[in-house]
Formats: sequence, structure tokens, C-alpha cells
Amino acid sequence: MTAIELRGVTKRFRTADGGTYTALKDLDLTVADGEFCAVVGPTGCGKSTTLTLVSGLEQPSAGEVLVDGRPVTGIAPTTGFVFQQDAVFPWKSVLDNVAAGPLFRGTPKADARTQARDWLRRVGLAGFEDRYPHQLSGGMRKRVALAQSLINQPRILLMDEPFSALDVQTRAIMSTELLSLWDQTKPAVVFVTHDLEEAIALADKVVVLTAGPGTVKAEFTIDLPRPRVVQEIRFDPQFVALYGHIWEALRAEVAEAYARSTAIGVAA
Ligand SMILES: Nc1ncnc2c1ncn2[C@@H]1O[C@H](COP(=O)(O)OP(=O)(O)OP(=O)(O)O)[C@@H](O)[C@H]1O
Repeated sequence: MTAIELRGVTKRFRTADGGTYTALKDLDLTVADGEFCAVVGPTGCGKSTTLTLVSGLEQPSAGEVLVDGRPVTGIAPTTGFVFQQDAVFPWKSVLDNVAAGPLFRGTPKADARTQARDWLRRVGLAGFEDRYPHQLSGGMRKRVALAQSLINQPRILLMDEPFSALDVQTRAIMSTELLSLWDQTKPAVVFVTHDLEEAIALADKVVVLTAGPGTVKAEFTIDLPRPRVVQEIRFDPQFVALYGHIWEALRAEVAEAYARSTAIGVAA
């Protein structure tokens, strides 16, 4: 069954000078139940905008955004987010950060804390319940953010460059951990990244967007076997072939976006 569907979606924003800017144009995208979809494209092509539309934070200017076959009208409790910036509460302990979702939905405090302990164990943070976010490394804070989101058992998980602030090794470790956590609850994922290697290592499907206004240029099925170890899969010949193939589609869009940005730089 289809979890997420964008049909002919266009998104325009008002600009400061009273004009409009078209960020997305006629974008069609479907993500099946339990599918891991990665979206790549050059800077400014509308990747984050696509996520804000699926999340219900923004409405499309034209076209339809459907989750579970129904139009998205606002933020749904069944949708989870993990962003580049940590969205943790700095004044709450790790345990209370993770318990916040169930508490907010009316779960009694003791039950919410029991669930939070269980999720902290699953993300490898057992023993860190009483710490505060500033006492954790970047990778550990990212684990808190994952537990905070996954404890709500989202049907849809939206991720916007969640690991881009981490060092290369931690990033690869976190990616492998994400796959094993995803396997436990199987939400439909839309994962936005600049990093084509990361996209291929994680996803069932990689969608390449054009330079803005963003629309789908091409979709690629990633039939690499699972479970995958992200640190190792990039050496697999099948991975290398997929990378070459998808980069062919992405390269022209990256060049186009870069040319536009430098042309603006020259004009200025
Ligand atoms: N609220 C807004 N008002 C006006 N313009 C916006 C708004 N949000 C996004 N844009 C513009 O829409 C375009 C797409 O932005 P978006 O953040 O979706 O791109 P992106 O592909 O995620 O970029 P990056 O890879 O650099 O993060 C950009 O040109 C951006 O400036």
C-alpha cells in the first residue's frame, strides 16, 4: 500500500520584494508502506520543502499531498521528524526528553519513562538516562533524537540530513544503527541528503531531483541485499555500479545549480 503520495505538486513562496519563487514544480513521488526512500539533488532544489509538505507544516500551491490516501491538512501524530539540528530540550534529562512524546499524548508518567528506558537501550544509551543533552557527544544526541522520534512508533519518518553534522565514522555507524532501528518498526522513510553514497547505502529507492524548481528527474531501485553494513557496502561492486549510474543523472543538476550560483556571484 502507498504511505505517501505527492501528485503534481507545485510549491511557490512569496518573496520579500512581493514576487513569487517556485521551489517545486509538478513533482510526483510515491513511497510505499515500510519503504526507505532517499531524495538527493543539488542545493536549493526543494528537498526540504518536499519534507515540509509531507509533514503538513506547509500546504502545496497546486497538486495533492496524501498520507495513507488522505490529504495532509496539518501535522499528524503518526509522522516523526529527525533534522540536522538536534531538537532536544536542553533543560530536560535524556530520559525525560525521550519520554516527552508519550507524555504529551497522555501516557501516564511511569509508563512513559518505562518506554523511554526501553528506547534508550535500543539506541545504545542505557546508563545515560540522567545526563543532560550538553553532556553528550553529537552522535549520542542524535541517538536521543532517534529514540525521541521512534518511541512514538511513527508510520512516516521524515529525515532531513540528520547525520550531516557528525564526523565521517560516527555518521556511518549511526546509519547502520538507523537501518536496524527502521527494521524493528518499519516506518515509510523519506531521507533527504546531499550525499549520494549515504542515499544508496540506506535506501530501497533513490529519487534524483532537478536543479530548482525541483521535480523528479529519475528514480532508481536499490536492490542491494539487507541487512546492510553502511561502513562496508560502498565497496560492493553492485554499489559502485549503482553509484556510477545515479551520478550520471545527478551530475548535470549539480553542475546547473552551481553554474547559477556562480553566475549570481559574478553579477553581484
Ligand atoms: N519559506 C520560504 N520562503 C521563501 N523561499 C523559500 C522558503 N523555503 C524555501 N525557500 C526557497 O525554496 C528553494 C528550495 O529550498 P529547500 O530548502 O527546499 O532546498 P533544499 O534542496 O533542501 O536545499 P539544501 O540542499 O541547500 O538544503 C530555495 O531556493 C529556498 O530559498
